[in-house]
Amino acid sequence: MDTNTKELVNQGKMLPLMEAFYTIQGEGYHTGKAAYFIRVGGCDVGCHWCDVKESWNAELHPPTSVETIVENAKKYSDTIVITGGEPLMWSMDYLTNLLQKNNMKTHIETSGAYSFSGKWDWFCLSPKKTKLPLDEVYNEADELKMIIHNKSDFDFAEQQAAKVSEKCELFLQPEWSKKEKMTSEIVDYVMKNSKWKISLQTHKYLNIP
Ligand SMILES: C[S@@+](CC[C@H](N)C(=O)[O-])C[C@H]1O[C@@H](n2cnc3c(N)ncnc32)[C@H](O)[C@@H]1O
Ligand SMILES: Nc1nc2[nH]cc(C(=O)O)c2c(=O)[nH]1
Ligand code: SF4
Ligand SMILES: [Mg+2]
Repeated sequence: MDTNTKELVNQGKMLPLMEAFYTIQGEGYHTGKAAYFIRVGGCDVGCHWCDVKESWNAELHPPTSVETIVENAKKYSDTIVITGGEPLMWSMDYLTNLLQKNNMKTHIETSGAYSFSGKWDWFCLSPKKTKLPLDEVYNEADELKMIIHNKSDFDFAEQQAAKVSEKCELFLQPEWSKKEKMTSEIVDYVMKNSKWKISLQTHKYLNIP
C-alpha cells in the first residue's frame, strides 16, 4: 500500500472492503428488515467459531474510497449495516457522516473491542471473551447480542448485560455449529429469564447472504 493510500485509510476516507450486498437483516432486533451490508476487512479478536474468517486479514481486501461505497449503497436501501471483520478497527466517522448526509440510517455490528467512532442510528454490541469491549462502548449499545456456544456463555452474557444501559435490548443467539443443542438451552433460559430474547441467524435458514 502506498503512503497516500495508507493516510486515507488512517483518516477513514478509504476502507478495506471485503464485500457489500443487499439482503435481509438476519439477526437481532432488526431481523426481517431489508438492508444493505458493507463488510469491512480486518479482525484480530479470534473467535474460533467465527463464520467469516476470510475477513480477518485486512490486506486481502482492497482499500476502497468511502465515496464509492456510499454511492453504491444509496442505490439499494436507506438502511445500511456496517459489519466485518471488526469495523471499529477503522475510523467510522467519515463513512457514517456521508451515509447520514445521504439520508441513510447507519447500523453497526461490532465486538466493541476497539475505540468508538462513527455516528450510529443503531449500535449492536456482540462482546467476545477473547477481547472484551472497551468501557467507553457499553453505553452506546442499543442492542446486546451474546453468542451462546456452550453453557458457560450464559454467565458471560449476564456479566455483559450488567454493563449496558437500561434501554438496551438483550439477545441470546446460538452459535451456528452448536445450534441444535444451544437453541433448546436458550429457549429454556429465556423462559426463566425474560429480559432476554432469542435471536436466530435467519438468513442461514433462508439460504440468503
Ligand atoms: C461476523 S461478526 C462481524 C462484526 C463483529 N466483528 C462482531 O463480532 O460483532 C457479525 C455477527 O455475527 C456473529 N457471529 C459470528 N460467527 C457466528 C456463529 N458461528 N454463530 C452465530 N453468530 C455468529 C457475531 O457475534 C456478530 O454478532
Ligand atoms: N443476512 C445477514 N444478516 C446479518 N446480520 C449480521 C450479519 C453479519 O455478518 O454481521 C449478517 C449477515 O452476514 N447476513
Ligand atoms: S469479532 Fe466478529 S469478525 Fe472478529 S472473529 Fe469474532 S465474530 Fe469474527
Ligand atoms: Mg454474518
